[in-house]
Amino acid sequence: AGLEAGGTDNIILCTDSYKVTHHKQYPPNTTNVSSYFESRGGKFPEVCFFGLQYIIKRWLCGPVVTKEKIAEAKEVYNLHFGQDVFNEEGWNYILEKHGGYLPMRIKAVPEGSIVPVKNVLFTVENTDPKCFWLTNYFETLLVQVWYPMTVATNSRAQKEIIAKYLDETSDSMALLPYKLHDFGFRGTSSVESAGIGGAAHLVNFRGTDTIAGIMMARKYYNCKMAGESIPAAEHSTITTWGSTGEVEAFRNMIETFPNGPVACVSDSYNIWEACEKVWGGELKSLVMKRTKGPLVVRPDSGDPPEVVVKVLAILGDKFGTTTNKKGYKLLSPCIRVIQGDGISYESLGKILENMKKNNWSTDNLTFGSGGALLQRLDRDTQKCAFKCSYAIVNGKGVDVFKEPITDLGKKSKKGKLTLELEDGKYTTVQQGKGVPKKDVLETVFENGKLLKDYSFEDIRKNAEIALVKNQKNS
Ligand SMILES: O=C1OCCC/C1=C\Nc1ccccc1
Repeated sequence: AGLEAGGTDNIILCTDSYKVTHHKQYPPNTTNVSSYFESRGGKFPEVCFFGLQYIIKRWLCGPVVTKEKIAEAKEVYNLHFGQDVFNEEGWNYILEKHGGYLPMRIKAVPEGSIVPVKNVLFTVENTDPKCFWLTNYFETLLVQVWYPMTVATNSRAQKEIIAKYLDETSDSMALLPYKLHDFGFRGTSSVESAGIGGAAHLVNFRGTDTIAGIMMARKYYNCKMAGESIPAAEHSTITTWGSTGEVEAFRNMIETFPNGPVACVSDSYNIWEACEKVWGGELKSLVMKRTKGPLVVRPDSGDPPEVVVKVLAILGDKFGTTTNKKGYKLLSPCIRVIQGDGISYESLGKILENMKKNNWSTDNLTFGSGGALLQRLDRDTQKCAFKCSYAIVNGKGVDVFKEPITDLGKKSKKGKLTLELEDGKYTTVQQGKGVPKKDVLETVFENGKLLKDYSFEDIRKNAEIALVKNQKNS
């Protein structure tokens, strides 16, 4: 259709230009190239592996090489290079010999797995000796797994922080899956990115406004409904009532949505007066009557740690509080707060700590996060790299590696790699020294077919944080 993201559905064109010339650069009689993907380190010491299944299903499965795509690629690359470097023979071979199915094998750690950095996360190799050049042709697409993996990792790290405070200040962890709501759709670089990143957040949480993420989980992870949201105002639905009409706008919200939580952004003019005189004043009796779901007051400006605690203080004064078993204050069940401005891994701990200092339970608050959750990340956040570690040249296996004297942090792994898991600890075994049956890398793709189709439920189980896993066992 040509309307696809990036203007093409032709996988021969889904690569970096220089890779089109690489089939001529390997040693003569190369028959195998084996490469791997890892996080070399970065912001977090372990990663939540997620998103490879999408890339495989979206781009690699089935007879993806066709006569038409070869012709199109030939035309494009001849124009792009101004010379004939395109491997027409190689692609025709895949079409004729393999019916357009990619003669390639991908072995990966199960989706949702939590793996310390500097471990092999997946390997790629050609399955037909004539197609040695294919392995690294797909680096470009496969390395894009950095995005869902890094979103899932960063989102999960926030879950650990919230869980810690919830455990310390609340009597129940039940609402943890709703404590970080995805506000990020508009702040992502495309609808496709929103879908990929939105799904990655849903590995750890259920609260989202990023519908593209819901749809991604439905289409690529067999999950009918991966998350929920609630009726909520935005500034326009409040400010169109006029600055003197805010109370009527608020009244409309709580009368229109009586059957469950409803969120109302309350900082259009004066959040303090909105809490004191409207929610806690003129509309107080209406709020108190809410038994099927709280009114959720939403500040959206000011310094988050201060604003949250001041809003809680006003609402606590107006609606009363109870003290839970952990000795922390809890607002009346008819009212809660959501903070969706300025939330990130770096900032949410400060807010929760300030709440705790003022004796407020984490139960009272939910977070929303947008740009920091889905966009303010890059491939370097977790130093994601794809490198060749093994090849067969002239029938002989060779361990392949780089070891730059200018940055030993970029040193790559050597030989055939396997990933072993012993007593909960991962070890990457190099140079083919691993025990094949101990390898936890699963063959997820082979010769154009998906061999493992992970369910979102299983992925969520794999990714569950320790604090919750331990509680479930207890
Ligand atoms: O502010 C926003 O920016 C952009 C995305 C959605 C959004 C708010 N949504 C919401 C959902 C549930 C409770 C409260 C608010």
